[in-house]
Amino acid sequence: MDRSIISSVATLMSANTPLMSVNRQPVPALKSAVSIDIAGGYLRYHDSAEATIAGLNIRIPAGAWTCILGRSGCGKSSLLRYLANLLEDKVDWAGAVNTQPAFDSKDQIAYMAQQDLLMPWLSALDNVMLSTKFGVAASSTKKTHLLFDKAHALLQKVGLGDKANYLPQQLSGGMRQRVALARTLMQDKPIVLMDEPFSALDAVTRYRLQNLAYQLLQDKTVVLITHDPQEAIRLASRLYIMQGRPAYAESLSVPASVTPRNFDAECAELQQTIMDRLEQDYE
Ligand SMILES: Nc1ncnc2c1ncn2[C@@H]1O[C@H](COP(=O)(O)OP(=O)(O)OP(=O)(O)O)[C@@H](O)[C@H]1O
Repeated sequence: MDRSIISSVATLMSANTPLMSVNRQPVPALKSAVSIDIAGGYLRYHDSAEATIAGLNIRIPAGAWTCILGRSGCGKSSLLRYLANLLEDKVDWAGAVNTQPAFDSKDQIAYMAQQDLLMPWLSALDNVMLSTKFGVAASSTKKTHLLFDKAHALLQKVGLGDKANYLPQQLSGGMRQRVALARTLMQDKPIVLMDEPFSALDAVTRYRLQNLAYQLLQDKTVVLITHDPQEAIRLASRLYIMQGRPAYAESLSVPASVTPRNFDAECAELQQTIMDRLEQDYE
């Protein structure tokens, strides 16, 4: 993958760019879904003597959900942030990252960080619309209205239609996470990288938003990091556990049933296997 691939939102966040001053033309989305193959991945932070990741082989199929589990601190977020091109000046990386089809746009990845990264001075609605502010010409009033409607509809779908004008500080942690999810869904990118997107939600909201995200991200290539084996089993077409020090990835077979899965005996068995693997990694 071209190392210049970048998360537009995360980059804009760090750049702190004023909302209305940028008038870039949108980068055309890729026509087909993208697969990502990582072979022999190695990652070491510049300020660390030890590698965080080594010998990592992961195949991320196009247009499907790949879920990654692993003990806290094993390097899951580091991998995702590296793929989102957010660690370029902080780590040494070795290993091949190939996408199919190959692409070199900076603007094909949506990244939802572990922290919600909402702009504190923008309303929930403006946060959801944030990425679009950089792609729509100021004169395109009709398109702006369509995007506004879409953002509103997404806020409604995540259960926050009545909170569109609230600032992040007026929302609970779970509500902020839902705004961040709506913002990710708003972006319509072929690759979606999500780091524990449902972690702050109660069980029912989590279940509903998993279904919503699944439905709205049909045909996208999704990588989901989670600490919840059940969530991974529900959603994964491919499932990996990162383990060891430095971490590598082990692929586990998932049931043949249709995702999002209803939990059955096979899922329960896989959950036990995952728990055993995770527990072993703490020893
Ligand atoms: N900027 C940094 N500089 C040096 N080391 C870092 C940096 N960021 C993270 N690390 C280290 O890299 C390792 C992996 O961290 P990472 O956040 O990727 O883990 P994780 O698997 O996502 O954990 P969690 O599940 O708790 O979110 C940890 O040991 C962490 O201390």
